[in-house]
Amino acid sequence: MSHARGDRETVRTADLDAEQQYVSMLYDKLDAVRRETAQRLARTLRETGGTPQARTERDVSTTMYTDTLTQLSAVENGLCFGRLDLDSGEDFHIGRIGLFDEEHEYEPLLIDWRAPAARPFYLATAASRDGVLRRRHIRTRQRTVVDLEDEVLDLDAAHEGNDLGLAGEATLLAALDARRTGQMRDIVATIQAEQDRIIRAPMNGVLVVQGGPGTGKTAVALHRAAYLLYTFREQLSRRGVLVVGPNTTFLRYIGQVLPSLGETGVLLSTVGQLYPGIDATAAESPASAEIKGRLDMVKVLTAAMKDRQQVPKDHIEVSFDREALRFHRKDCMQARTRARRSRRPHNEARRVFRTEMFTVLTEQVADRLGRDLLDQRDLDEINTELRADPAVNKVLDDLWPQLTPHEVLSDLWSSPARLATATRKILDERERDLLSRPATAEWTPADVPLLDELAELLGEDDSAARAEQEREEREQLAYAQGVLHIMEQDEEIADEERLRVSDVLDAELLAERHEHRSELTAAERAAEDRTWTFGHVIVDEAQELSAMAWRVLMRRCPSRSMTLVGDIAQTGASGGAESWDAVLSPYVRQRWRYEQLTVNYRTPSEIMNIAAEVLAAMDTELSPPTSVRSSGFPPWVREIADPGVELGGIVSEEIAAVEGTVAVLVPSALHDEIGDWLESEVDSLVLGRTPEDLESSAVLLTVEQAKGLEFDSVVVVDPEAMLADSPHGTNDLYVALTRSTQRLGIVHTGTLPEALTPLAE
Ligand SMILES: Nc1ncnc2c1ncn2[C@@H]1O[C@H](COP(=O)(O)OP(=O)(O)OP(=O)(O)O)[C@@H](O)[C@H]1O
Repeated sequence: MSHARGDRETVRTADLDAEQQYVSMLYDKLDAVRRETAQRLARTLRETGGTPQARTERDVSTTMYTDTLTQLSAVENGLCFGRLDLDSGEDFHIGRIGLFDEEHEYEPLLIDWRAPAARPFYLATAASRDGVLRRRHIRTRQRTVVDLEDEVLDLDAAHEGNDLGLAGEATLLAALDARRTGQMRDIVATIQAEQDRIIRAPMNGVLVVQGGPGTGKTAVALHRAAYLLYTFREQLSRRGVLVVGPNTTFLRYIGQVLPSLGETGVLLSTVGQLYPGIDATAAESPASAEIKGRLDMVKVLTAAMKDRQQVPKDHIEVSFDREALRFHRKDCMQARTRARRSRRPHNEARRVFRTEMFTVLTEQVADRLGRDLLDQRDLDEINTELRADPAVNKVLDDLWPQLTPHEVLSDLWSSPARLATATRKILDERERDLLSRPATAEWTPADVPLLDELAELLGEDDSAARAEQEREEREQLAYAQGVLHIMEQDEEIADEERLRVSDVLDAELLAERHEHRSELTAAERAAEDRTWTFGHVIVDEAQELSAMAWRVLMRRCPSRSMTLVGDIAQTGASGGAESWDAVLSPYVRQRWRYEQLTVNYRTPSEIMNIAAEVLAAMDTELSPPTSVRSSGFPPWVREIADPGVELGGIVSEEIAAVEGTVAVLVPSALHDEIGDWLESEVDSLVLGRTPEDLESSAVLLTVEQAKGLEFDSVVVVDPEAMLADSPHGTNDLYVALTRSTQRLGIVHTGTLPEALTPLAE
């Protein structure tokens, strides 16, 4: 070992020791804050009685302390991950939360990564130092500092710098090389400059983030949610932040990122979950989903609603007061016209229709009794009697019924006659057949925007939902009282030792309580309320959304404070986006901002080279992102004669060769058949049926299911069939090839798609 090297190692050990001391001090501080918060919570829970206002305040404090405790435990891993040394001689540490020294004028001990002071940690480069002399990445395992990476930002470094301008390259590569687990991790310690600019972009207006596969769009979107909540907490905690993802498997995959950053108040939802009370997951053909996503559906639904506003062919007769009472076509038409002209939603205009009808019917009865003998009081009485008459009400309900979105849509799909009327001149016979289905069928994700649209057209009677909410609030109160009761019974509660025991009790009770509590956060309340409008909406895989789905999201965000991340080249849904402009111009015209991400952090260059050939085969101007690293594993191709016999062995071999997760990606048309072959032959492989299946080390998925996910190894089966599977077959193949972080294999029987032929040579 040379002398110089020996010196460096000594410095390094000394540095490690110094950082360890500092980091240990931060953990002590974290423990102290936790203890203090737990004690405050225990005290609040012990308080009883008081005025309603005092009780409300107590409730608010309980929520606050519980949330703080949740946040404090979320930041345990990687509490501190960086340090900046400035020209001024100052230095400070950066971490997941801010910690302060109360005894020394609240001097910062740890700067929250979202605070403006932390920004140079992500942005400073040798060429643009922003007062930074040295950036240090601190890697920890549990509470131990295991490694340091220093970047001295001087001009020499500017010349040597890596091509992609990466910050903390060694730390970044270590993070990227780590095995995947089926759960996405946060990237707070290694956010790169192009990502940071997007994360901290101004909140207002629509921001579109276009980026190829693996460029960190999802990661950026989630860190942006955390950043916005930190920076605009007042504003956003009231209205909440909505994050929309393509399916529940994806939501499970990303579900831990925000909690690990200490944020729990964000509503994660698929489009199929955006209508309160419904979790639409039933399958349907891409062709019918595409039709349901067309903008023309607004016309269809309006026609379906109008079709429920009937008038008799000639007249309807009922007996009232032992005489015949007639509902004449002309009168009904007039009442209907007036009701429609009120421009109110159907269920509200119904009142106009009924008022009109009761007026004419009252006249009819009055004429029969002798108009001249009656005064206004008599007329009012007749009107009241008519309103109470069941037979009269039955006719009026038939002519202009109170309707729910569920009824209208279910009747529309299940009645060929209704469907024909509502889609006349809009859909052809074949398209109608695609939509037709039994009334008992479950809702599909594409139905949800239509239900939402109908709710707008019909106007809602939300009294049932409100009653349910009040019931829940009463339950929560009863629950809280139960907790207080238990705490009161514990006479020694004030004792330090006992407090720790009761902390355990609290933890269990509060976890349960928190479930109820969280329903009271803005995000959870929003989930129960269809008309809720969010402070900010983030859409991931935004290219997949249909025109009808965009209408729902725009209704949920009238302020148009939105971040939309996606990749036009990965559009899989028929009816998904062909261009961002086409999606957005109906809502904001040209007033949206566009950012691009260009570096691929997931897919190694060996794989990306081949994926780039597939991208080139698409009719797009997009260029492939540049891979940050290579894996050393060239993609392999195997041609087989009989997949039923050979595929099991190949997949088993790959699973044995890989440390980490393996995904077998198949065309959806072949999913069941291949699933049958593999299920019996490959023990460790699960057929991805539920979101939890992602946690298994090997999983079989369609491309649609794999969207947004990543695995250590991917085996793509029958790429030619993938191309033929949908109108966006090339996009699907591109998505499939780019899911891997290390290894890629391709198994085929017939021809290989042209873009992949270089692999077979
Ligand atoms: N700055 C970073 N530091 C560490 N890891 C990163 C960074 N940026 C991205 N990654 C990792 O790269 C992978 C890809 O990121 P992500 O899934 O967000 O990409 P994406 O653009 O949404 O991809 P796709 O469009 O293919 O779904 C993830 O494992 C993510 O954690």
